Amino acid sequence: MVQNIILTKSNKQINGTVHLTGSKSECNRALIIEALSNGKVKVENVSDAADAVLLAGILRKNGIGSQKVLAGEGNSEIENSKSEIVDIGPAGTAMRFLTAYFAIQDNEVILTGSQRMKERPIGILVEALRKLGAHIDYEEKEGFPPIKLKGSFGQQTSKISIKGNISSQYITALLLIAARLPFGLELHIEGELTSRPYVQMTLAMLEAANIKHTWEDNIITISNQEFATTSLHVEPDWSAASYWYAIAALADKADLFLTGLTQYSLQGDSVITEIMANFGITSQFKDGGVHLTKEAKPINRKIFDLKECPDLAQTIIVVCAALDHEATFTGLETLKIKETDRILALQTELAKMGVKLIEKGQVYKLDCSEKFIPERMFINTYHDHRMAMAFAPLALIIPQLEFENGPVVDKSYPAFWTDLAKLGFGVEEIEK
Ligand SMILES: O=C(O)C1=C[C@@H](OP(=O)(O)O)[C@@H](O)[C@H](O)C1
Ligand SMILES: C=C(OP(=O)(O)O)C(=O)O
Repeated sequence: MVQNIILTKSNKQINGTVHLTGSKSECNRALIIEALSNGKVKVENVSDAADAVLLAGILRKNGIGSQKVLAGEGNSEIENSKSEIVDIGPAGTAMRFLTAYFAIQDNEVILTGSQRMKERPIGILVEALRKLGAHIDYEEKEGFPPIKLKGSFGQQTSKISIKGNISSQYITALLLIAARLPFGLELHIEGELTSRPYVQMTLAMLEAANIKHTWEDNIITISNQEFATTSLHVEPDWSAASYWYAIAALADKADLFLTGLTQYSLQGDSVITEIMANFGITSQFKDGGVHLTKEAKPINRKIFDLKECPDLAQTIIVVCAALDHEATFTGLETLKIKETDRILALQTELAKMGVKLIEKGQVYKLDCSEKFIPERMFINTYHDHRMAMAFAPLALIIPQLEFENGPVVDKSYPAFWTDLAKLGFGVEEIEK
């Protein structure tokens, strides 16, 4: 039985306070650092995001070599194996980070995930880890999970080259284990680097745990080093904040307070403050959080390059569609290998209100010339939390929305629907 959500909003005003959970990205890094530091580093404000809770459970479980850790769909074909089976469900970041983490542990582990996870590429990272000295096999399809990490790591080299334009998570995964490698790591990033702020976040969090690095041109170097005894505090999730910015952008009047967020965040998605300034949203950092207010103003920005903040793409594209702002978007290449093919998902769902997202090579353009406002719109969510959350602000302009699979939001923001209800949205759960 799936729970769908019926979402309504009787007026176009939004005000109130929201306490967002901790950043999934910061938390997943902090948890791996904690595990690699043998407990010297402690994580504060562990996120409620299901992906982070799952990762914490796997890493904090005693004697990981003796018990099965199953979280997602059944993997009967490998359940008979004698290896540890770790099922990471739909958590891409955790999958990539654990691949590097288990590559340097002694025990044998099979790392698997949801059906979609088996379609999300891991070959680039596996190749890099093999060159470093890890023993990894593919259990099903070459280049994709599930993978078997066989232990007995013996470092062969410290110099590795890796493509930068597919996923920054591969780079982060390697950087996280770098200080634990006997000869350290000299990582050469080939070509363009996508999602750069996430790599910067990794290095900043390592730095906070006393792991130093150098980054010259395209080479990041980390020597073998000890973690300090310290704690890492996880800031609220700026990607989650983006949905509140979107709601404010579609409202006539907005006065929101998002607690705990700071202006100089490690999260690249804090750029939402600058992006939403184009839509009349002012962000004021005071009282230990950010205050959002809205003023009506013409939208002048026509091009949005989202290469550094891919998780904001759905939020911004839906806002532009809702406001008939026929903008152009670049930097969306990585969207096709996330929780779903987000380009296709956006195109399919926006078509339900007559909006087209037209692909022209690397550039995407919104066409709102045939847009209409339906009385009711059903939103398919494709196992993607951000499809649900990015389309929810449309409740300010469409009388009734129905979302397939409400709990999909748990991946990064489990309180999403209850927070909407607290701030005056009609939120009804229905069994389907
Ligand atoms: O490192 C991270 O925490 C993340 C990096 C990004 O992925 P890519 O580097 O694959 O774009 C982002 O989309 C993801 O949600 C989280
Ligand atoms: C892409 C995302 O997550 P992951 O890659 O960790 O599954 C996301 O949260 O938008």
